[in-house]
Amino acid sequence: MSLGLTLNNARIDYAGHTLFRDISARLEAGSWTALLGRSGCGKSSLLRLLAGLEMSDLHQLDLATDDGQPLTDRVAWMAQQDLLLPWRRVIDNLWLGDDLRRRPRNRKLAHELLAAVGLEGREQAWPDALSGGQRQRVALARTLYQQAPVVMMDEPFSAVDAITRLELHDLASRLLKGRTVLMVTHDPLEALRLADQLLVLRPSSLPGHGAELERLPGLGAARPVPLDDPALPPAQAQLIARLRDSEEAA
Ligand SMILES: Nc1ncnc2c1ncn2[C@@H]1O[C@H](COP(=O)(O)OP(=O)(O)OP(=O)(O)O)[C@@H](O)[C@H]1O
Repeated sequence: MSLGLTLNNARIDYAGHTLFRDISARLEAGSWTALLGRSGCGKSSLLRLLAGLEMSDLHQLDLATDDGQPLTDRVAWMAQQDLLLPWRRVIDNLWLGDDLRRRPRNRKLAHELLAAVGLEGREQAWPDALSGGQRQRVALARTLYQQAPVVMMDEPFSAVDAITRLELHDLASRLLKGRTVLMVTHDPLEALRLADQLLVLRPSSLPGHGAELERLPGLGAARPVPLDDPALPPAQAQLIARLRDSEEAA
């Protein structure tokens, strides 16, 4: 289910102002990429552009998939807000897409995924009866239910407490193995624990170009990187310094 992506010439303008242009990146099949940068630099816009959701008047992207087929319908989206429909029970939220497209529901997969995210027995609960962390687990199960090879996540774990966030890292890292993931995050620790590569969107040195992407390698091989890995604190300090530099350059 892996699919690599190569993007070139990414550009977005809003109201005559260039947010970024000439942006290129490679997302290796089955790898996890974290997208960081100061607030308002265009991370969510870039994610929407890749997912085919960007609506600005001027936008462009040359996107090549490794199998040469269109990416359409092969991208799952996970947002900061869980976006669960409150009038549908937990399990009904998983197969919302099936119902809208009049496809048969995959009951076995839905039950398996809810069990995998630790919500066995809560299938018939209403979303409002769940904690924020549990709701984000449902959102993760719903993302996985789509069985898309590419997953775009916009600050998916930022609305939960620190411990729940660490638990969700472990869960997401295990369950999303093999998918090509692009995740916007403001959290350097999250980026370093989960990602194989880090992309920092920072002000371009070229006038009129808006932002540019800087690529930084991730840490070691094991994912998620254990919290007590000695490489983590210095890498985190370096990344924070890098992000601060790009903030000051803005
Ligand atoms: N549809 C739109 N129309 C006009 N301007 C927009 C639109 N969407 C985003 N912008 C502007 O583009 C800039 C980048 O927004 P974007 O949400 O992509 O940034 P971001 O890096 O994800 O920010 P944050 O980290 O705060 O979520 C912002 O100045 C925002 O106001």
